[in-house]
Amino acid sequence: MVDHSLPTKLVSVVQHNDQHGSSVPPIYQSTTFKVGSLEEGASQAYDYTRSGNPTRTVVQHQLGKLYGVDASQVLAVSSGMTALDMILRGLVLNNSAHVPTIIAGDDLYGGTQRLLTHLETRNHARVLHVDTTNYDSFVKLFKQQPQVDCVLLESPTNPLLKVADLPRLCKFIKSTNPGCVVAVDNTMMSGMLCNPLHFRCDVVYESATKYLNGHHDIMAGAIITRTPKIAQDIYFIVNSTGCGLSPLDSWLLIRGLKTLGVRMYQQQHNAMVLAHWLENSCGFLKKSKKERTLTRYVGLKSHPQFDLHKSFNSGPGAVLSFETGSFEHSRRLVSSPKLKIWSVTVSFGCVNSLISMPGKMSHAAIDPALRQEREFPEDIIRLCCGIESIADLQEDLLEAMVDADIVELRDEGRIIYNKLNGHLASNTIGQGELPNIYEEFFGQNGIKRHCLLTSRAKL
Ligand SMILES: Cc1ncc(COP(=O)(O)O)c(C=O)c1O
Ligand SMILES: N[C@@H](CCSC[C@H](N)C(=O)O)C(=O)O
Repeated sequence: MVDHSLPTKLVSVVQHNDQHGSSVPPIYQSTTFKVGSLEEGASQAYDYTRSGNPTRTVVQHQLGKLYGVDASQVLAVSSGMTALDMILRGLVLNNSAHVPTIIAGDDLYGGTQRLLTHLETRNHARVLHVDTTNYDSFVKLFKQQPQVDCVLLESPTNPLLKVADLPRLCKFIKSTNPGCVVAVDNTMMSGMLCNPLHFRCDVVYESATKYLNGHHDIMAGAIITRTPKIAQDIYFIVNSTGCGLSPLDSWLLIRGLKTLGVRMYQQQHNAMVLAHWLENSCGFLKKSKKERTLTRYVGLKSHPQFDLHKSFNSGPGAVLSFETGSFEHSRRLVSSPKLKIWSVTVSFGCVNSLISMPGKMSHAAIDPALRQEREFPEDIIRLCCGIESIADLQEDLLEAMVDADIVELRDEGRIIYNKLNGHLASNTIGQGELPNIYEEFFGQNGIKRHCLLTSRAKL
């Protein structure tokens, strides 16, 4: 049988038994379901929407396709943070015999940091942070602990875009301590570009609010587990607390998932062009003290972990960030009235392009002292590319950079002069350069492969 590629699988929604054969699954906006007979009551598929709902079941099937697993290994919940909360409560915090030890990265999404700090300060868990993108540091810390109950991984990190070697880390953890729960936050890649279950982690979750839905009109979380048993343990808490995804939001997520392939294709294309343009033509190339470029994107050859990222992901995604070198100039850029397309908004993975200053927005929940300790660049600007025309996105950003006094246009706009670091470059990316950009990531057959990006199995 032909194994269709992911975009094809997500477009078709066949796991619903509508009596009228509707093309689109119905929204079962019903709290309760009649009991056929008292004998059957207990074994009926649905009785109460907190416990299960047919529309939620359909979205769980679709999410299962994304990760190549059965729907019995999937749970759709009310947000990405809920997903993490359910995983921790269902698999890690459920042992009253001791306070569990959790190891997590040191460049975490602000909300994740907030939840872990909450657990730590109430002595519900001992939380250790380490640079998970440095394999040796991670192994050293892991081995120093008498017992590690859970490792939380994320790659690339948000917003510094550092890459954790997920296959190697999972292999090390599982071979050292098979009982340690390995959870991966896959929001930055989505199941379209990376499937951490292939590396034998126990559970993957995503903020489905982002790429999976893609339209900024729902909050949702997806939990995908290695075995049905793991899903059952988490389901117990989901059912007990009532955070399963609502029927309407499940339906919207089913719809959003249908276009994940084309959205990711276009968003990623825009991110690739923009990252090269920022680095080469806008002067955000200059090496900082730490010998890294000021434009951070895992699809750029200058990214220190470009090859590592490429080795286990099928694309670089649509989030990039860059540092101007000056907090004040970054602030002026993000506040510029010239930004007409780029919306100053948190979140990513949406059809609209978003610009933000993580230190003031998505990562403001992290104590400023902790951000400083972790050398979080306060001038960092995050760009989350949408599906708009790339030429419009470039022009909009350029006008705002001029307005913020970061760059100056010379020679009728043909030359960009970066006033902050004196870099001089030509404004546009020539059409001839585009195939090279793709080839860098996708290999010789660059564009063709980029078009097939969604078909992990075939890459
Ligand atoms: C990497 C990452 N994980 C998890 C979350 C939490 O997801 P949600 O906002 O859907 O709760 C977010 C953003 O909010 C995120 O950026
Ligand atoms: N005020 C919110 C901030 C949400 S940030 C959303 C997203 N993860 C991002 O990285 O932009 C909060 O306090 O959580």
